[in-house]
Formats: sequence, structure tokens, C-alpha cells
Amino acid sequence: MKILHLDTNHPLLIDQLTEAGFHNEEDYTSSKTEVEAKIANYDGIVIRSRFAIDQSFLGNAKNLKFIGRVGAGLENIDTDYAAKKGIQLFNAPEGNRNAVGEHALGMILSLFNKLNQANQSVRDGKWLREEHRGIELDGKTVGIIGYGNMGRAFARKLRGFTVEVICYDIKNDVENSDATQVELEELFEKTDVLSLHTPETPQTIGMINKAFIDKFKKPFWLINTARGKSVVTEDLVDALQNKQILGAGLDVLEYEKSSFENLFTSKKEMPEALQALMQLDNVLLSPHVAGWTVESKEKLAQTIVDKIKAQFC
Ligand SMILES: O=C(O)[C@H](O)COP(=O)(O)O
Repeated sequence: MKILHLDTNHPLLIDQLTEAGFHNEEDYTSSKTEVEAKIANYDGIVIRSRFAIDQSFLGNAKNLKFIGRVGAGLENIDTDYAAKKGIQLFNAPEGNRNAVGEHALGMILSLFNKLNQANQSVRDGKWLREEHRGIELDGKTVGIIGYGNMGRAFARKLRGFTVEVICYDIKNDVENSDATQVELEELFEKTDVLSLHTPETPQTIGMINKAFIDKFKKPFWLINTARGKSVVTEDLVDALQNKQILGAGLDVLEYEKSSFENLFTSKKEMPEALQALMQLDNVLLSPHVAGWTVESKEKLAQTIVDKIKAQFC
């Protein structure tokens, strides 16, 4: 079988697939149109998120039998159309869920202890202890929205803390886990820290907006290591300014372009809401790297190799 690799990954991916008898080709630079022109020659593709694998792409992929997505999110793939064409889909949330869980926890502890500001202040030669008095996670209630691979991995990280962990998921299958499944009403009532672990779908885009934030019964902290489009930035800024939200740790942004492009070339291009967000002291930002660790790079590649081999060898 001929596989085309469209994004760079850990070398074990191509090494092990070659060993297993697959013919592998790499193309990390051609445009989508150029790839579409030759895609009929391949039985499989392995991608991260460089291209939208849409109907036009899949329409040209006459012989495609599988898509390996070296990551969790599938929003760049027309999964319904792929299924209709009988193309199998392999993704790899098992490979980066631990990294996401650790990053989300790290963001909470950093925000609670004002580490970002403290670090800058010490570097500026200051020794401001009262200003950097932190708060503890102990005794708080952590609410999780989305209890799949990522939400569960994050909940597992909380085992060592004396916290109540509650979760809301559209699926009703949370038994024997590290969190108690609740209805949204209870989550609004109890949550001190809200962590999002939902995929990007029509239902989750714009989910965290003013109406949703207004339902919380007390001020809370927001952590988003999932997808930027779930949060309406303008409404988040308002909630941070009026202290409905006490702080936010955001690994993803509504306005991020793709994994490969800078946010904006100049400040002037930046939407006002994003500029306002960046002025706020109680916001901690990272460039979509929660699932992007040295270890996850290897685990993601291994997961995809194992899934392809299990199906085709
Ligand atoms: O979906 C994922 O696994 C992460 O968000 C990483 O996505 P990326 O491969 O597009 O960087």
C-alpha cells in the first residue's frame, strides 16, 4: 500500500510503517491543489492539520482507504463524507491526552499562584510578596465539560488533590471514573474551575458566551486546552473585567489561524477583543501546545502506526 505523509511527525512513524511493508512518500510543502492532483495514486494519507480534508480533496482521492490523523481533533476532515466513501479514519487522542491533562493542571496552578506575574516581577528586580499571594486548589470544585479522552486524562491528574471533580458530557457513560457526571445546572452551581475538553463541532462553537457565563452561580476560573472557537473572546473579556471569571488559562484562541501561522503580522490586524484579552493580567496564554510534548510526539506516531497495522497487516 502507498502512503503519502503530509505533515512531519516522529521518525518512528515512517520507519515502522516501512518495516511493516508499506511504501511511504513524504510531501510537506505542496499546496492542497498540487496534492489533490496526485492523491489518486495513494491508498492512505497521514496528516496533522496542514490541509482541510474536504469533499474536493476526498473526491480526487479515488483509491484512498484510510486517513491517519496524528492528533485528536478531526475538525479539518469531512468525516461524514469520508465514511460515505468507505475511508477509514484513525486519530490518536491516546497519544496526547496525558500531555493535555498536565498542561491544563499546570495552567490552573500557575494562575492560582500568579507565577507569570511573579516571574516577571522578580526579573524586574522587585520582591512583591503580598501582591503574589496565591490561592490553593485544595477544597475547590473542578468542572469539566467534555469527558472523552482529554477530559478523563485531566481528571486523572487531579487524583492527588483534595478536590471535587464533576463533569458534563453529552454522552451518558461516565461510570467508574475520576469525576461525577452532573447536569449543567449542578455544574453552574458548584464550579470553581471550569476546564474545557470538547472537540470543535457546530454544537461547541461559541458555546462559552455571555448567556452561558451568566448561568454560573459564583465567579470561576476558565481553562481552555481544547478548541479556541468554543469561547467568544469578547464575552470572555467582559466576564474577566467584571470578575465573573477570575482568570483564564488559554492554550487555544478563537482567532488562531493554523498550527503553522503566527497569530497576526501586526498588532493593528488584531481583533479588538483579542487586544483587550492580551492586556489582562489574569490571563495566561500558550500557542496550542498542550498536547505537544516531547513524549506525545512519539506516542502520537506510535498510536497511528499501531492502528494502521492492526487494520491492514
Ligand atoms: O487535536 C490535537 O491533537 C491537538 O490540538 C494538536 O493538533 P495539531 O496536530 O493540529 O497541532
